[in-house]
Amino acid sequence: MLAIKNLTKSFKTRNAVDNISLDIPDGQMVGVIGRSGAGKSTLLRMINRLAEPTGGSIIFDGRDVTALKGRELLEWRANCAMVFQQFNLVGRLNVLTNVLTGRLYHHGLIASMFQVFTPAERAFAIRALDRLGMAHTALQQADTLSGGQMQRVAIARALAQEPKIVLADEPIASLDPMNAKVVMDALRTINREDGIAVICNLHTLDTARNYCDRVIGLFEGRVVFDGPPSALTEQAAREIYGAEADEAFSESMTSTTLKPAGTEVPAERLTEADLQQRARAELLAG
Ligand SMILES: Nc1ncnc2c1ncn2[C@@H]1O[C@H](COP(=O)(O)OP(=O)(O)OP(=O)(O)O)[C@@H](O)[C@H]1O
Repeated sequence: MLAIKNLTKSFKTRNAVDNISLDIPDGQMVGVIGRSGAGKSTLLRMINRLAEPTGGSIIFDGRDVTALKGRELLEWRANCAMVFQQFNLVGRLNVLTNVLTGRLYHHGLIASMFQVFTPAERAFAIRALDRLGMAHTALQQADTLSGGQMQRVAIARALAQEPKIVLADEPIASLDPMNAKVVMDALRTINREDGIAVICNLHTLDTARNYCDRVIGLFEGRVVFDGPPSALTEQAAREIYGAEADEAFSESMTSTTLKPAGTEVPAERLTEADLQQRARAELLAG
């Protein structure tokens, strides 16, 4: 169980996340919705510790993850796998190696650096790919895949981490409707079959309604809705989306193209290479 208490993240004078408290039980599929800039990514990134909270705490199974350092922090990041909008695969590596990078924490530093993985680990990674219908691409270079295929590989990599939670930050925002459905179906399957909690940032309403047990609506960093999809009335949706409500109602499952101009987020997005380098540096630093 993940317990978020009074979590806040300030950037200069603005609170991107403003005093949020949430309990997420094991195995729940949660959709976080809200207009552009509502604080969805910042919330997820704090859970994974890619962003440091300004205040509050994040407790998982009784441990305050905001206080973790070194190896314990790596263990936490292995426990809560991230899936990103832009997939964050290493394009020049083959699909299997990309999935095996998900074993970094379990595998050990030196072996990972030299990409020496055991047959059992390779079999584990192939099984993860197979669940996503991607085993046939194992030896293909990652940058030759389509966007939808890349996201399925990214989910396989997340599975290779053997996570307790999957955090998906707008995982379908760059995909066409067909691939978006495949990816959301995959997340739902993992959630159902493995009992892994999935917290999924979604720009649009209908995907959250269709796929999630629980919908959390953010507006200007605060929770303005928290309930089952059935309770998400038009009035509640208008409160979440404000002036963008009509767009949110009419958008298809994948569209994120209707963001107002000038709302691009200057967040310090990290690539997988950045994450690995950071993980290794932290390991070496003890
Ligand atoms: N590194 C940063 N520096 C300054 N401001 C930031 C940073 N990251 C986020 N913000 C601001 O915090 C607010 C919340 O951003 P966040 O990316 O969490 O929103 P979001 O709901 O995920 O939006 P989107 O749907 O566009 O991704 C925005 O006003 C954004 O400009």
